[in-house]
Amino acid sequence: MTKIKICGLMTVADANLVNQAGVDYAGAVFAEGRHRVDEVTARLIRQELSDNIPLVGVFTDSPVEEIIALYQKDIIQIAQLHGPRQPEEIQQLKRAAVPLIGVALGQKLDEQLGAYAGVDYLMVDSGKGSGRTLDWQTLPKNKMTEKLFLAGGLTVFNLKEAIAEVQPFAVDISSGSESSGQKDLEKIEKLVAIAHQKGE
Ligand SMILES: O=C(O)c1ccccc1NCC(=O)[C@H](O)[C@H](O)COP(=O)(O)O
Repeated sequence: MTKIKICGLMTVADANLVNQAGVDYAGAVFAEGRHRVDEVTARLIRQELSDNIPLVGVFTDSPVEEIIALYQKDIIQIAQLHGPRQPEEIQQLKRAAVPLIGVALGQKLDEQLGAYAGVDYLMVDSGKGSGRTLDWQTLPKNKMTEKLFLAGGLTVFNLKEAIAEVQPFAVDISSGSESSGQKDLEKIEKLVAIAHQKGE
């Protein structure tokens, strides 16, 4: 079974959909872009989410203090660092006991993953909720799949093949869980069924 994160929740209704579908992680984006939520909305999403679904806060360049504050208020349970960070910043987050996903984007994945020593999970992605498919055939050989989130253009059509090829710990999907820019329950249920299929 592969765990599944649905990212880019923007409303309480979205939280309801992922509860119904039985996802393993939900994501709220605090970075620039069409999925961006503010703290008030993120708190409402957290309140609606099932207790067993951690809310992952997605950050590009937010100050570390903001990330720690959201974690200490229990609005997010994990921070996804979707852009390069100084080693000192990672250490500061670790000292505050914030569980971390370090993201490597696009090219030279090996080099980028190397900068995330000590984080809890790694993610490889093609962009920032871009829907572009990552060429998972070119992933680094030493990709530490036991703590790897695979992202980038995953859909109901390619998820099974991607999981078989990469065997990640988890998959992360945003665009592929939407229709006309809105979260789509039918798609999310199909994605969860594919990811949770036993023996794959
Ligand atoms: O989704 C965004 O709008 C976003 C903005 C800025 C930084 C990161 C962002 N998303 C990160 C994610 O975790 C997405 O789920 C991931 O990039 C995969 O997206 P997709 O290719 O659309 O499935």
